[in-house]
Amino acid sequence: MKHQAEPSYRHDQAEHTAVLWVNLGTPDAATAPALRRYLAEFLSDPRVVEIPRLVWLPILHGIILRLRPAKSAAKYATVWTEQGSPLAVWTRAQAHRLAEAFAQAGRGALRVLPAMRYGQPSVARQLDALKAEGATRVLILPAYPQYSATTTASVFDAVYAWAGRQRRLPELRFVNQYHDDPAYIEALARRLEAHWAEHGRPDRLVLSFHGVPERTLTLGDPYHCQCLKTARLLGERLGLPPEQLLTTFQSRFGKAKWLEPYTEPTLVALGQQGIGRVDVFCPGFVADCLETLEEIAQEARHAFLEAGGKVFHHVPCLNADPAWIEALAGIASRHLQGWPDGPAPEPAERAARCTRALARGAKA
Ligand SMILES: C=CC1=C(C)c2cc3[nH]c(cc4nc(cc5[nH]c(cc1n2)c(C)c5CCC(=O)O)C(CCC(=O)O)=C4C)c(C)c3C=C
Ligand SMILES: [Fe+2]
Ligand SMILES: [Fe+2]
Repeated sequence: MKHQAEPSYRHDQAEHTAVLWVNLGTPDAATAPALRRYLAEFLSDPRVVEIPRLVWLPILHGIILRLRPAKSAAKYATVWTEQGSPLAVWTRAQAHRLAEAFAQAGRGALRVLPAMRYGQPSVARQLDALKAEGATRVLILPAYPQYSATTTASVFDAVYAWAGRQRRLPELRFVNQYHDDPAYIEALARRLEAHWAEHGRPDRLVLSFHGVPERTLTLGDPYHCQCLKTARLLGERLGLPPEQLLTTFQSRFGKAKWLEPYTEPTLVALGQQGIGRVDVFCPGFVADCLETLEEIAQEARHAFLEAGGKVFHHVPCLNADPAWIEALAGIASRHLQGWPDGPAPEPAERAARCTRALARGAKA
């Protein structure tokens, strides 16, 4: 294997530690060409679609990448913001807030960068940037509380692929999952309680997680179990009777059987049963995105109301909620144990960071 030359490496640079906050990624515009690029990268990942390449690639290029980009672009257009895709906006904000939380805890030397598994800024680009700055220790922190080979392992693959091209590697650590972290569960519970303080409690709470093909469960993927445990812990923390809480799986793709029960048919059944108000919350998505803002807040709402349901609430994801950022800082800190943060930033850089934080705070 050919390793790249490393002219940017500075032997005199002081060592420092960084956290890479990695989310799925999102198209860079709500247009069919941008969706085609994004879906081509995403759906070519053998972690995501486990069909033999010889069978899958002709279907992907011959059918899916011809039909889906325009349809998906129209959906993205309904949730797009001035700053871009909601997933990108929240992922960047979370990285900034996490850095601020560390700085407030006297750990201003810890760098935090956002990265995307598909699209930009890519894992490789951000690891290059960290290395050029002198990062010698990097914690890989996926934005997925529940481990799945389709998501978490794919992030790790991208890191290994980058590592395979390096001569001088940083030390690397990986966060595998945090589906039962007490501070994560607490942040979820407070998110719901804040919503209920304003709107009262619903007749049913539906916790909707992204689905995966059902066969991944029998093949040993712990995702299903971890989703159920998150839901159980959250229900217990909220003191909800089990019959008021439903756990479902959304975003099915293709014809195969995915994890059940499916979110939308469950909501239709609740509507038909005459259940008045349903709140849908997505604990597995730590940032609002197409799947929550369009599939849940628009499509699922419509299906529930059409079926006879009266009131539908989509409770926003954790996003940049302070309790969640605090939880994330705790999760990262536990995995950073034994690693020195590195030298404190230069006064000029510290001032610049402060100004940037203030500018963001003023806007928020
Ligand atoms: C094709 C199979 C897919 C698997 C398996 C899958 C697993 C999976 N995905 C997420 C999180 C997100 N997925 C998002 C969008 C999305 N997911 C798929 C397909 C699979 N996901 C597609 C094709 C898309 C793109 C949108 C579309 O065309 O329908 C998103 C939102 C991205 C955004 O830009 O807002 C997230 C987040 C998890 C957690 C997961 C397995 C556990
Ligand atoms: Fe997905
Ligand atoms: Fe979807």
